[in-house]
Amino acid sequence: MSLWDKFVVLEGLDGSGTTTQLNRLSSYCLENGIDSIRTFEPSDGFIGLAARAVLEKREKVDPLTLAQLFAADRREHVKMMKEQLENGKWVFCDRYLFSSLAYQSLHLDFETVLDLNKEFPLPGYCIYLECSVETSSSRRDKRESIDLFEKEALQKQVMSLYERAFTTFYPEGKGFYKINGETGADEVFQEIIKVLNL
Ligand SMILES: Nc1ncnc2c1ncn2[C@@H]1O[C@H](COP(=O)(O)OP(=O)(O)OP(=O)(O)O)[C@@H](O)[C@H]1O
Ligand SMILES: Cc1cn([C@H]2C[C@H](O)[C@@H](COP(=O)(O)O)O2)c(=O)[nH]c1=O
Repeated sequence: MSLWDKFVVLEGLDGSGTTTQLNRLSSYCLENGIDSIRTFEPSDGFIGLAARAVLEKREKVDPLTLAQLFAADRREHVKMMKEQLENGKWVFCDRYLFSSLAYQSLHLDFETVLDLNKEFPLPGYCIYLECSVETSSSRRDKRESIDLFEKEALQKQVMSLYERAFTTFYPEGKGFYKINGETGADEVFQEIIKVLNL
């Protein structure tokens, strides 16, 4: 048993459905008396908010500065998540270090991003909602504004960088789960519940 066994990370392209599934997991736990918290990265701490300002194009910084902001936000966020795990809760997190590898490596060496993230604990479950660039893009169509990385051409590269991140962290596959994110939200949720044995 490891402290991080009940730490669950959801990853995927923008629009793949991670927020939808995070909310469902949280409601499911509430209804079934399972102690849990839902959280996300970038966090709503002040460093996370600075990263969010760059994502929303209100501020502009060098790609390395942005990668460092995500890592600094994560360092603080991990402390909060650790406390919750120590209290016996499940921690469900929308995005984690795999997002840094997939997105910041668009503009930096993969190894540089890896180095910034090498000390963070791995989750008990890393769940990737696999979704095509076309599907995730059409799900984003209703949004009013386009964030920094939400262009189709970039999302294609993000997809292959995700693959590289997962083979780096999970060479044997243990702890990594790829779920078909193209099916309906209910079906995706049932798959997640099955994986977590909840
Ligand atoms: N499995 C699904 N099938 C159809 N539509 C879905 C599915 N999952 C989510 N959606 C819809 O797609 C849109 C994007 O979903 P959501 O916000 O969960 O994506 P996301 O991965 O969190 O995106 P981002 O990372 O950009 O915030 C929402 O309108 C949501 O209702
Ligand atoms: C944690 C993290 C996130 N990002 C990117 C990925 C997405 O484009 C946005 C977050 O959007 P969401 O709607 O809140 O999911 O930020 C990143 O580039 N690097 C990271 O480490």
